[in-house]
Amino acid sequence: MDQWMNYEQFDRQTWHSFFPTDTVRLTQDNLDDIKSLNDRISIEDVQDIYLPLIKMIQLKYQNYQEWQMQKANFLQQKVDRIPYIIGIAGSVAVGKSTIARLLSILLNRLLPDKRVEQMTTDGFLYSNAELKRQGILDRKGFPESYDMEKMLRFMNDVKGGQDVVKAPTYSHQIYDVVPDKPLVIKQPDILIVEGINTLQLPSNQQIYVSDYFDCSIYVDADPALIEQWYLQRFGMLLDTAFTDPSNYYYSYSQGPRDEAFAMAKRVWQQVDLPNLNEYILPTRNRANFILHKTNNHIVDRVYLKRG
Ligand SMILES: Nc1ncnc2c1ncn2[C@@H]1O[C@H](COP(=O)(O)OP(=O)(O)O)[C@@H](O)[C@H]1O
Ligand SMILES: CC(C)(COP(=O)(O)O)[C@@H](O)C(=O)NCCC(=O)O
Repeated sequence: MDQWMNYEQFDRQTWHSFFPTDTVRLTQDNLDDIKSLNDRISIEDVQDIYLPLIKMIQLKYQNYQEWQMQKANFLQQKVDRIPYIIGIAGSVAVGKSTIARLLSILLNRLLPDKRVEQMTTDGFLYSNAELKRQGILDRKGFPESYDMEKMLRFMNDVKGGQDVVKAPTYSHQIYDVVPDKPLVIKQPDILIVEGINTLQLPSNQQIYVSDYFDCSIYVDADPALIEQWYLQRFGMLLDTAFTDPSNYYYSYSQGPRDEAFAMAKRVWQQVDLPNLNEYILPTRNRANFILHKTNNHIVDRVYLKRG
């Protein structure tokens, strides 16, 4: 069966033509924010791909607000501010968190009076100590390595309109969850949730995380390219670890670089790639939008779910 039959496919040029560059001029501050987020992000990509995407998300958000109002009127309730949730899924190192931050900058540009927050599901991983206790440290990132119940409770609290909701956080530097530094989320209008497991179906729960999403995006690319990005990020982690003994990668940064990279390559091949093939890629067709990346993270195709 054609795996794309449920999607409309657009090449770069066509996608850009729906929302030409001069429709919204990015300010110098926006450009500075984007460059400080990641100076390798292509501004052309921002204009050709991400601005039309954010415009479509804005249209979906307007519909959502309208529906919230109609529903409250019909049920004779007051209109509560319930956050609009955008989920971003895809492989380890495909660029989810970079896109989440980029989308927040662009949403702030288009909707300056709305509060936009973002978070990652990495914080819902069990701690390394707990993974070790369960004998699954080498399964980090696989479905069983997350506290899905906690994550579902979190999503439920956000969608239940709770004023303040706390999310656990994760640090790539210490390679572990950070116990005492929760992210405090206070009544956002829009919450962007990124993570490899955002579109997964938990085996032992009736409710899915994606039940709480109002819009979802899957970031797709050839695994051979993602491996390169994974290794590039590993190189950057090594560089920052060099002077910091508390960093997980410190010992690797002190030894021969080729051995450190050989280790990272093994981890990609034995952990992250199988996870992509078995558990992440099969969730791709649940997304409203699929962004297909090619060399240098450039998006060459956008898929939009029909309906
Ligand atoms: N659009 C982009 N242009 C250039 N580099 C990027 C882009 N998006 C991500 N990267 C780089 O790719 C690597 C993985 O990105 P990251 O956002 O950390 O991925 P994820 O959150 O999916 O694990 C990082 O080194 C990041 O700097
Ligand atoms: C914490 C993660 C599961 C999440 O990945 P992310 O999407 O943030 O890159 C991943 O970075 C990870 O640690 N995977 C386990 C194997 C490895 O060390 O790459």
